[in-house]
Amino acid sequence: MNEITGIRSAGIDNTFYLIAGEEELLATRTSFRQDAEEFEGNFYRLWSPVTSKLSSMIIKNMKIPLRRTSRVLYLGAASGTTVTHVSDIVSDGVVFAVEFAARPARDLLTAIEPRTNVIPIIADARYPEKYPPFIDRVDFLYQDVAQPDQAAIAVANAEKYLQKGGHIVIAIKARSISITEDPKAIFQREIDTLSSKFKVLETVSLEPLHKDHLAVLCRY
Ligand SMILES: C[S@@+](CC[C@H](N)C(=O)[O-])C[C@H]1O[C@@H](n2cnc3c(N)ncnc32)[C@H](O)[C@@H]1O
Repeated sequence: MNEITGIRSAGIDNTFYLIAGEEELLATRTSFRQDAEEFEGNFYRLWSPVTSKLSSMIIKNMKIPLRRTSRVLYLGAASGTTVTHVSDIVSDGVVFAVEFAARPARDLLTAIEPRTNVIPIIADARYPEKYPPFIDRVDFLYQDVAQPDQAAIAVANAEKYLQKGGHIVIAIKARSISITEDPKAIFQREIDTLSSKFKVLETVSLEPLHKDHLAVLCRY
């Protein structure tokens, strides 16, 4: 990476583009020095749009309403790649990070180990009524679970945990729903299901970085 010569806001709290040579690289400002770049006394973790759908949504200028104080329910935490950036963004908030598979859950616990604003929930996102009782209402629901019933999972979790007026961002993977059907038809059906409960505000294709993926932003 070239030397960092400048910085500009990406329009979200604690989220910036670092200017390095000809490149502008998305990054979150962090309190952790590990794997971070230093610029003018602050630390920044590069956030690749290749490995994170949320990063690619921001690079595609989606209006992601995450704030420093947001309370986030994150479904499909995997090994924590994106969760740690959300944790950087919501520096005065909290992330409840749900993951059900044992191996990524182990890596998640390691990734979030120094962070006090991430609460891991090892549970199946299809059954939000079985989560531990300490989760309060959140104002932001992020979902990236690659399951056939993605819209239904978002609705079930929102009804139990999202406050009215809160936002939902869901990464819909067409190929988790059908490998033969036209992705456009799949996306339309999922948007229709989401529209029955939420106001759909924005939809953005995540091509070419995330093939057959659509990002949908809704308000509850
Ligand atoms: C595409 S990966 C998520 C990547 C992650 N969001 C990131 O950006 O780093 C999908 C994850 O969702 C998890 N998952 C799928 N279905 C789930 C469910 N019903 N409950 C909880 N986690 C689930 C999978 O185990 C997998 O780790």
